[in-house]
Amino acid sequence: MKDSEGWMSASSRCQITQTWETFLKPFAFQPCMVFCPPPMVLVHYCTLAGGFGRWALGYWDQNHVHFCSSGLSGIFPRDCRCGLGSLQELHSELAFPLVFPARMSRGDMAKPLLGHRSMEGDPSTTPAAGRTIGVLGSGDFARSLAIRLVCSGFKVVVGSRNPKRKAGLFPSAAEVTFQAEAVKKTDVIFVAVFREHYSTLCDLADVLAGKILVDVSNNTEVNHHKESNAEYLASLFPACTVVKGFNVVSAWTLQSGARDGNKQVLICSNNQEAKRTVAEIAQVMGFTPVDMGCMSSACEIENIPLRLLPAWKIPVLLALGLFLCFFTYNLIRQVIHPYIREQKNKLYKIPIEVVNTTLPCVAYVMLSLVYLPGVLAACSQLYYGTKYRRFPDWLDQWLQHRKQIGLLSFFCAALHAVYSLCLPMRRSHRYQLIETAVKQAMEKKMNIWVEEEVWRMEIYISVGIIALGLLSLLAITSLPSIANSLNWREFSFIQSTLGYIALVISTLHTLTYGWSRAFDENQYKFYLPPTYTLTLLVPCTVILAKIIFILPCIRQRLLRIRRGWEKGRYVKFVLPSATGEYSSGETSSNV
Ligand SMILES: NC(=O)C1=CN([C@@H]2O[C@H](COP(=O)(O)OP(=O)(O)OC[C@H]3O[C@@H](n4cnc5c(N)ncnc54)[C@H](OP(=O)(O)O)[C@@H]3O)[C@@H](O)[C@H]2O)C=CC1
Ligand SMILES: [Fe+3]
Repeated sequence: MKDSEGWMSASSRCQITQTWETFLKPFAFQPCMVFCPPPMVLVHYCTLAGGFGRWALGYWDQNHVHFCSSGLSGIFPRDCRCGLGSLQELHSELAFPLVFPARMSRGDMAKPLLGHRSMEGDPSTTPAAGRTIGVLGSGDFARSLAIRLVCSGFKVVVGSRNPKRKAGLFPSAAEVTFQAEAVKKTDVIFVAVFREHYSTLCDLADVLAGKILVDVSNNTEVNHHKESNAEYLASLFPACTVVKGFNVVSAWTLQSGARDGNKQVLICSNNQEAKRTVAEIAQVMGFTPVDMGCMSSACEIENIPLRLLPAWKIPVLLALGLFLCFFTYNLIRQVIHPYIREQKNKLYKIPIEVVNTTLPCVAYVMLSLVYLPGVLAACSQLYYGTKYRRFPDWLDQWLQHRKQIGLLSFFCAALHAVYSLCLPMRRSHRYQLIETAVKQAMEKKMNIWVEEEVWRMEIYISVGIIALGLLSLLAITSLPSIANSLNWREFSFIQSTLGYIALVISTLHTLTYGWSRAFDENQYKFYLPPTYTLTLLVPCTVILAKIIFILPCIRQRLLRIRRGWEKGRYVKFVLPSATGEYSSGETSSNV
């Protein structure tokens, strides 16, 4: 498996990537790095939520990985089939079976063997520049591709079924000819034809033999076909090397240039050399090629342009659900109750007042839901006394969606602020003001100043503004471009510490709004308590839990767990003996 210069040949690596990806997929893990000083292996993987990731330690017998920690058996099958890469520097560190990765310094970290690597280099020095590129098809994509290729200094030859009719559509520098003619003139051919028409290209199989075919096609539905378009193309032309790529860029992006569009081009193939050639072409065109591994990734790449904000689905549904619940509750209290009890028509309240009492409830509860999964995760770690136990799927999912939940909370809070500013603009508000003034004049009331009410309102608005300011800060720092400019400590300070402060200030805002209404029995409409008392439930629980976690005894234990300490448990491991057989043993890992 090893080659002369590295630890593994390209094809072995490719197979391994494939095996690992297939193996880890059902667990919803993203393989991140795999180190392997044989026979020891150290696997670092992280959940899709990101974070620091988790480690697994095991032995490799060329075919199988035997994991040492019994705690990991829930995560990995004990005898999972895979081969791994290696990292020589770690070899000495791992001579003893139970060396924990926490001891590693940053310098020990190798370049990830797995994961999505950028393939950037210097475009001007790549051998791709200036070569002839073929394009099969003369549609929108083919035309945009030809324009960009010509602009990037390539010679372009377009293969069409009807070159005479199509020639006028292409730049004059591009040659438009019959498909077979075009294919003969180049080694790299972009197949800008729909999958349904691939079979019509079979007549060209002989001239295409030995050439690189770039499959740029997309589907109309996610996982539309059993095999990806690229795999299908490869099956039709076994004598060609197929590379999947460029499908994530639109014809428009190609025409307008990489600067105005999505710069990344995701590439995969079973042939490293062909992949490199296509990556170089992408680079010369001004795109950033991203190596997505073997052909087995083609399906995933083809699904990417079809996804519609996948990470937002659950948070948006959650926000809508909460909005609906609170809206109905407020509607009953503010509109239905006065109608039934006093025959008063308060329907005018629905578009602004009811919405404006609903929005802060959603914003506030959503903000607490950003921090609740962290609290639950900490509780789980404290209960089981380890961080090496996988969280339940729902908690993992929840942790992954915190950013979107937080942004939706900010969105609702911002809307609440705008609605509140607009309240005095309403005609109903003006009538009410005049009505009150007339009433007071008739009752000959001169002093209407209520000190308590004045203070309540001042504090309420002030903390509301501060809370909105902090939420804006949290939202801005969650943008990738800003988040990337922060180091881990800064990011965690803003997102965690300032986030909790925002939650506390929002709680003050809610409490000053409610004031003593919870103790006023007139506020209980149909025995329903004021809405704000309901919204306080989850946020106060989260704040209380956070206070408990700050207590020194709990905090110390949590810190130790997060540094790899585990509650006294026996760890099973398997050692290879000199004869190549395995001997097993048990040891206490109360590290
Ligand atoms: N448009 C876009 O923004 C993007 C398109 N793609 C992919 O690029 C490919 C081409 O898309 P697009 O250019 O928009 O499609 P078009 O319909 O505009 O072009 C398809 C071309 O396929 C050629 N073709 C070859 N054989 C056949 C056949 N038997 N029947 C019909 N046409 C045939 C035709 O050229 P001729 O008549 O000269 O032979 C035709 O112009 C698709 O696979 C698509 O998924 C990927 C990303 C973005
Ligand atoms: Fe408010």
